[in-house]
Amino acid sequence: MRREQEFIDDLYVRVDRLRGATETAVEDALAQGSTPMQARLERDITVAERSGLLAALNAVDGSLCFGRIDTSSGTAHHIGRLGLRADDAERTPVLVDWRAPVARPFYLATGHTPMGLRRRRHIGTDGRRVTELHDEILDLADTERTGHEDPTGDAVLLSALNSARTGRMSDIVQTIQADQDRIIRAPHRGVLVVEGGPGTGKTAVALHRAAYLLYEHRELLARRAVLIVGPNPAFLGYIGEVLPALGETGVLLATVGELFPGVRATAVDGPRAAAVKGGLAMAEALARAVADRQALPDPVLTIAHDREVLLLDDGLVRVARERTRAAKLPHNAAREHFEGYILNTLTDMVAERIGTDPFDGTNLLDPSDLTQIRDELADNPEVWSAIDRLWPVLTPQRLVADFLAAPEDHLSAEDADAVRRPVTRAWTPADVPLLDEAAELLGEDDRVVRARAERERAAQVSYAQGVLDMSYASRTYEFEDKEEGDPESSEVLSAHDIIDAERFAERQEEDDHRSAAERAAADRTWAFGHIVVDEAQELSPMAWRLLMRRSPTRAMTLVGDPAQTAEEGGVGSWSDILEPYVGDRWEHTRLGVNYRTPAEIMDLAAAVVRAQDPAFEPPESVRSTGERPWIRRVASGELSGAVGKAVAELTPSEGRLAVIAPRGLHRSLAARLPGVTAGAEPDLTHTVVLLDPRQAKGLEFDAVLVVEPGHYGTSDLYVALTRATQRLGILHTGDLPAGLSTT
Ligand SMILES: Nc1ncnc2c1ncn2[C@@H]1O[C@H](COP(=O)(O)OP(=O)(O)OP(=O)(O)O)[C@@H](O)[C@H]1O
Repeated sequence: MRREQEFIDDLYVRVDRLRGATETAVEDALAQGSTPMQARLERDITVAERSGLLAALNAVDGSLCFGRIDTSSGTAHHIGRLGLRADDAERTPVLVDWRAPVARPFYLATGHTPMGLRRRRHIGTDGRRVTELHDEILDLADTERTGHEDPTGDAVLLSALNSARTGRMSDIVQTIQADQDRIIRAPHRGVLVVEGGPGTGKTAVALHRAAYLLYEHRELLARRAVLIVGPNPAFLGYIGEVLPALGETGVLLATVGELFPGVRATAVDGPRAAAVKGGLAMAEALARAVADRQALPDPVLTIAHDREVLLLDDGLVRVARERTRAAKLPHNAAREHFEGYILNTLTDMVAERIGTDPFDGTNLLDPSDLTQIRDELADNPEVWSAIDRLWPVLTPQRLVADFLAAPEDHLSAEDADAVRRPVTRAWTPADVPLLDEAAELLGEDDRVVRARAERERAAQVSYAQGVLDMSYASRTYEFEDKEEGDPESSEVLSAHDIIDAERFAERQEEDDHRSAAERAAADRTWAFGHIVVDEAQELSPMAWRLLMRRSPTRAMTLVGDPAQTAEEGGVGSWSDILEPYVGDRWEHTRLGVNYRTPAEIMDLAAAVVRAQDPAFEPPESVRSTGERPWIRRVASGELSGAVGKAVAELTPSEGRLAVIAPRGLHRSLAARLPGVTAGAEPDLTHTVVLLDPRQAKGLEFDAVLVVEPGHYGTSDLYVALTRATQRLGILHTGDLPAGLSTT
């Protein structure tokens, strides 16, 4: 113990020194103030890199080193949350990053396959103080004993599983199990599906896999960023501290509803509307809605031009439309072609009228006359309003809002009734994949993009010019008595000539120091380096289309549990989802041990699913507590009071309690539970949290009280029953659902 403490003290001396040097480097760089452009760029890069290192050092402070392996050949390695090297010429490793290959036996070695290890040591710390050691002897021929032997080898794991919950998920880097480690370190390319029942560590594994990939493919993933998709904001808040605690910040956490920049989905759909919006048929329906906006005159459009009237009939427009469509461009991108065809058609009409020789019918106009006619037509606002009616430039928001306001043209009457809504209503998460689909169908009119880029550039140039003028002005007073042509005066000007305004503007573009994750969040067409999807069973086919667009290389990790599918539009089977994108080229792997729910609670939850599916096999719980969950029936007028009493009974002295109840009861229950947190995004760090079963997805608590289980569907109930790490109580007024009643 003393020697480990000395080692750890030494580590912190190094870390503190490193931190001090890094802080000084950042301060020095920032103190450079307004330096020449190149130096400023370098300064900003230094600041960004060093700040990242500083954040990582601060994040791991207090839990830097957690393990040690001793090999049969006599070497030893300490394992930690990040790697540290000595200052010597060889840069000797002092602490090995848990993700490095050298650290792997720490997670995989067994007495059966010791992987060259003699001993594995878990080091428990409280801040910088070593509090406990747990040794596993892996080489049975080794007779040396330390007095810290852990005969079963699972004391550290069990203590982690039994510890009080905080409302925030913590990392499992000290106790990653062998089957989890294999998934975490699986190759980055391709689609990996990780399936497993409640509490099998799917979320934990997914997050550690992201950290591993960022370590292993740092260069690629720092540039392209990693996206982690979760089912709702509360869940993202729950898992949000795991990666920073592992020193990784270059990750974007988002729900699908947050993946259309500029749109906030604040409304909610009913289950039926969400299911219809999530169905693949929506892609075709939206494509038809776009085609419908490429209109034909009914029967003619009149355009007043040059004291004449031009008639655009449906035959002429149909030809222009077919030719435009033949280019197979998205709607807005194709508009330029359509404009060209219409202008040509109108030019021909005018030319024929004014240029035809009345005697022999030949056209007397030369090409320059035709150009002039075309230019005059292009100056006529009536021509443009006709084009706008026939091929309007559309935004995704406009298209989807119009579509949902009158869906009957493209959906069955039943589906249309389910999704119809006023144009002005706020967006829902299920609308976001529709907006994304619409953006793909519409594309962008390149000219608009080019013009916008040009405008931005012009603005930057004029800003830069302004800056230069100001700095010039601020200097000229020293030289104001200099004559033009004076050598000193030209020296001043030459200083400004080094960078002209345009180059200054370019520098500013390069100067975009947002992290890749920040830039990705603002860019709908960003291609992520890797995408991790948690609760992947919940995503609709339309949501998959959106995500696949963000992952052209198909480097993805999908974790989920079909038995916990709540959304009507959710997954049927993994192959159904993946087949259109990767055929059968995807890997499937399972996690079968439940680390969260004790056996007593799991037995009860499994009985609920078995009542529907007798062949159902739940994951095996790694521990049992000896405490059976309880079920109590109360009279309906006494439910709130009974909940109050049960909360008092179940609230842990340390840790968290969730009351999971149907939404309709929340108001009355919240009134009876002082200090409870509830609502759309409840603060999970509160001691008592009131949730509906959908909100409970993916979360965990020391104790859970399930209210009115008969009101939930099977999968929602299964989720609710499997959230507790220690104790479960159930209160009901009516009949119990099948499965619960028989236990
Ligand atoms: N190797 C491990 N060491 C310590 N704790 C672990 C380990 N694996 C999983 N856990 C813990 O088990 C609990 C359940 O893990 P997690 O939430 O990742 O499971 P899940 O499979 O995503 O569950 P669900 O499907 O119910 O959301 C968490 O508290 C997690 O920290």
